[in-house]
Formats: sequence, C-alpha cells, structure tokens
Amino acid sequence: MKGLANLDLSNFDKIIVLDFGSQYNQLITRRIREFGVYSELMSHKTTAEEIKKINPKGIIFSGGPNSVYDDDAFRIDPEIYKLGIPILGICYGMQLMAYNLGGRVEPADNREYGHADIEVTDDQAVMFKGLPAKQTVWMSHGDLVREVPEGFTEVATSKNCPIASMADNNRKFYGIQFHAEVRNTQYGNEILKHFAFDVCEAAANWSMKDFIDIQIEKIRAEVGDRKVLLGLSGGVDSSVVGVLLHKAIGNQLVSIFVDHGLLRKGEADQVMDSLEGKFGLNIIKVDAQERFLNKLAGVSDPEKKRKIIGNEFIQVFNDEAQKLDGIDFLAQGTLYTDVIESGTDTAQTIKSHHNVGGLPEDMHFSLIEPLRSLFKDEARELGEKLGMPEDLVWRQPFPGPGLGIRVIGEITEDKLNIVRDSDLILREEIKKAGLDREIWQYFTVLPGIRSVGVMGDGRTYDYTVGIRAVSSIDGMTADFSRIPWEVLQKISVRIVNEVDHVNRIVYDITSKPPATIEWE
Ligand SMILES: Nc1ncnc2c1ncn2[C@@H]1O[C@H](COP(=O)(O)OP(=O)(O)OP(=O)(O)O)[C@@H](O)[C@H]1O
Ligand SMILES: O=c1[nH]c(=O)c2[nH+]cn([C@@H]3O[C@H](COP(=O)(O)O)[C@@H](O)[C@H]3O)c2[nH]1
Ligand SMILES: NC(=O)CC[C@H](N)C(=O)O
Ligand SMILES: [Mg+2]
Repeated sequence: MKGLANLDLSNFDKIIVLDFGSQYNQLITRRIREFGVYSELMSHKTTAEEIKKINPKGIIFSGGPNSVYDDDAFRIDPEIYKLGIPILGICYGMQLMAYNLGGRVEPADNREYGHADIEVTDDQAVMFKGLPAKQTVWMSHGDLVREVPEGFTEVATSKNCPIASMADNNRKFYGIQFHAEVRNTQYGNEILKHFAFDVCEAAANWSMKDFIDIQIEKIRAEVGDRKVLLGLSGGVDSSVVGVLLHKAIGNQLVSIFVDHGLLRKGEADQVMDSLEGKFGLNIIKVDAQERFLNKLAGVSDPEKKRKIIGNEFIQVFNDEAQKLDGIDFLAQGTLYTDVIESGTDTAQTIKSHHNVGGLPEDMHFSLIEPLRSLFKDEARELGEKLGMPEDLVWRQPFPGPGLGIRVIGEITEDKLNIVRDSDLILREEIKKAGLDREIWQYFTVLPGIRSVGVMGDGRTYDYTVGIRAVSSIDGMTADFSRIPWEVLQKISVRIVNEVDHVNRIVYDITSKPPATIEWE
C-alpha cells in the first residue's frame, strides 16, 4: 500500500477512508489508528482496482460539503460496491451510498448543525451493539436520506432526520448521518469500533512504535547519503521530527533555527539553551529579523503576511543550504491541521499556514514531513515514545509566523513590543496560577484599536490588548478557557500598569468554530 509510509504495509490490517472534503476526514483515520488498526486517508478518485491491491478490511466514506445531486459533486468508482469489502458512509458518505444504490436523498426541512438526539430503533443493529437506544450525536448537514436503497433497513432516527442510520447486513454496508469521529458524539468511538472489529473483523496490530520504525526506514530510503536541512523552531513538532531524523540519518541532519524578529520575549535564547547539543541536534541560529520585518513593512492583509513569512523562511533556508552545499531536502514539523486549514483539492482554505500554503511555488527542496498526517496529540505521543522530556513535549504550540499574526494588521516594532511584554506577563501569571498545563494555548493579541481611558486623573487614548486562552486536544476544535476571575484580574492590572500604551484588556470568549484560535 502506497501513502503515508510508501512502504509495504501488508503485515497490518487496514481500513481506508475515502476523502470527500470534510474538515474532519483525517479525524476518522486517527480514531481508527487509536484502536490499533492502520488507517489512511485516500482520494475519492481511488479506483476499485487500486483498492483491491491495498486489500483493506473496510472502507469509510467521509463527509463533505457537496450535495449528491450537484453537477460537480464528488463521485466514486461504482465497482467499489462490488468488492465484497464492508463500507461505512458518514454524512455525505451515507448520502452518496444511498444515492448510488437506489435510495432517495433530498434537502432536509430543517438543517442540523451541532448536537442532536438520536434513537436507535433496531436493537439488533450491529453498529450500536450494547449501547443505549437514546444517545447524543453531532450533526452537520442540510440534506438527508429520505428512502433507503433496497436491502437496507432503517436503524436510528432523530427529530429532524427520520433516517439517522441505515444498515445492510448482507453486503455489510452501513450509513450514519452524524459524525462519529467528532468527540461530541457520545458513543462515536464505540460505533467506529463496532465497524472496525465486529463488521470488518480487523486485528489491532498497529501502534505508534510501528509508525516510528516505518518513518525511520522511509527517511533512510529517501535520503540515502545526502543531507537534510530541518526547520527547527523549538516547538513540539519540529523537535519530534529532529529526534526522528537524528535516529534515521545521524549527522546528515542540519538544523536551522530562524529568529525572524517575531519571537516571544527571551525565546531565541531559551530555544538554543534547551535544544543545542541535546538529542544529537546541532543547531545553526540565523538572525533574520531585519529581512523579515522589511518584507512585512506596510502589509496588513493576513493572507499576504502569511505568504510573505512562508516565502522568507524558504529564502533563509535556501541561503543556508547554499553555504552548506548539496542539500536537497527540507524537513518541517508540519501537522495535518496545517495541511487541511491551508486548503486541499477537496477542502477550502481557512488560513495559509506558513509551512504549507505559504510556501513559494518554485521551491527547490523536496519536503520531508513525517508528521504530515498526524494531529498535535499524536505528535506529543510520538515525542513521549521517543523519550523526549515532558516540558518539551507539552510546550504550548507557537505558530511559525509568531507574533506577526498576533499584531493584527500592519506590523511595527512598537506593536511587537506591546505583544511581547503583555504575553510575558500572561505566561508568568498562568504559570503562577498552575494553569500552564491545563490550558492548551494562551497568548495576547493586539487588535490595533485604541480607546479612551483615565490614568492618574489624566486622559489616555491607548491600545487594547486581547487575551486568548483555549482548551483543545488537536487544534481542530477549541473552547475558550475559563480562567478564574482573580487570575484574569491580576493579568489585567499588570499589563495595564507595566506595558506602555495599553489602557484596556479584553478576553476572547469564542470557541473554534466559529472563530479560530489565532486572530489572523
Ligand atoms: N523559527 C523557526 N525556525 C525554523 N523553522 C521554523 C520556525 N518556526 C516554524 N518553523 C518550521 O515550521 C513548522 C511548523 O511550525 P509549527 O509552529 O506548526 O510547529 P512547531 O513549532 O514545530 O511546534 P509547535 O506547534 O509546538 O509550535 C515547524 O515544525 C518548523 O519546521
Ligand atoms: O506553524 C504554524 N504556522 C501557521 O501559519 C499557523 N497558523 C496557526 N497556527 C497554529 O495552529 C493551531 C490552529 O490555529 P487556528 O485555529 O488559528 O487556525 C494553533 O495552535 C495556531 O497557533 C500555525 N502554526
Ligand atoms: N457534512 C456533510 O457531509 C454534509 C453533507 C451534505 N452536504 C449535507 O449538507 O447534508
Ligand atoms: Mg511552533
């Protein structure tokens, strides 16, 4: 089987997920991998012939933004239904299955987004075995299956969706209108497990350890005796990649840490102190403040800023590669979140992550990105398996474009200093309150608005600083953290007193979706 490993995976039972463009499609593969069954996302264009060669135990059709009746809706090779392999359709996947096999799909009277209650009406339904009849699920649809195809029965229902699940036990075809892969679905894991183990009879013979071994083998085969340049930020993802690469190719690895002038206070020294010479990593630190800030001067559009930063990173890597001679590969700690949010053939662009959507089109390096199909918590698990220290593995994420996307609009040195100083105060107080491990990510932003205040009996007209703190697992969805008022008060007082030109503090209380974690 080709793909994530590009190597022989014949030893492992596999369940493949066909991609119809859902933001959550890769969450399905990771749930299945968590059960110990190898899973990978593949194009919906994959043919029945190709699937036969892969020999999966089961196939899952993901959700997606299309309606089955759209002219340009994503379709599949109809021969897939004749392979004798079990299929589970989720949301669009269920609708597609119903449409292809002779059922009827139509727009719903009431769309459903978010929580919904379903009732399992068939107590023999294998997908819901041993689970309570009434359960909460997470829906996101505007169409529904009105009539099931021949051979299927209706097995669950909800108020706005009479056929919330359907089953054909003979052909082993199943459909669920809700998203079992999302954590908000109460028994999502159990339902997916029933598919993997009871329906597909897959064996749980896959683990993160296999992932490490396969990646090391893959890197060695690809790189041979050549050299690899790693963009090392001091963050979790690139450090994990560094340790993995060092295991695979030892001294052929060169790590570059770029100080682009958009780092947090004290960060450059702290990164060098904690990583230089550790885990076999030798790091070249490049001072690139001036070139980044010059390129960004006067630019306020968030997507333009991200692309400038992504491009400049590559220019810096190019310059360093030339000095070192003969470097064809660039390694990055890219995660799946960076990929999906940057937009794919099937998914829309939410924001161009500097390391994916921000890369120049004419880049000369070949990319090595071993974590590209993983989520943050999987990268952390990998770090733990590789024996990396806890404080590094659990460090809060810090985006590559750094404070450049936390100063909203045009970036100036003065504004960067306000974000830097306020961010340091926030970090200190969060740590003092013992919340640093509990809160997934926390930082300050400068929205660029000024408002009137009164300090020492005098009028001020100064900047507002926003506090953003979220809980999350994988960065795909997030909720705002409920920081205690007393802690927020301390932070607010300290920032206004200690940071010049700030007279007001606001707290961001939106989740993702509908907001994102960063403001740009
Ligand atoms: N200052 C930097 N110098 C060199 N490479 C960088 C820098 N910042 C980011 N990168 C590259 O971009 C990739 C993506 O950045 P991202 O912030 O998502 O990951 P990370 O910094 O490794 O981990 P974390 O999410 O914990 O911050 C990094 O893995 C790294 O390869
Ligand atoms: O390396 C990165 N390059 C980027 O361009 C980038 N944009 C967002 N992030 C981080 O990704 C996670 C999700 O962020 P959003 O909810 O803002 O999209 C959060 O952890 C963000 O900090 C980035 N990381
Ligand atoms: N999330 C989905 O898969 C949605 C499928 C389809 N577009 C609907 O709205 O019903
Ligand atoms: Mg980072």
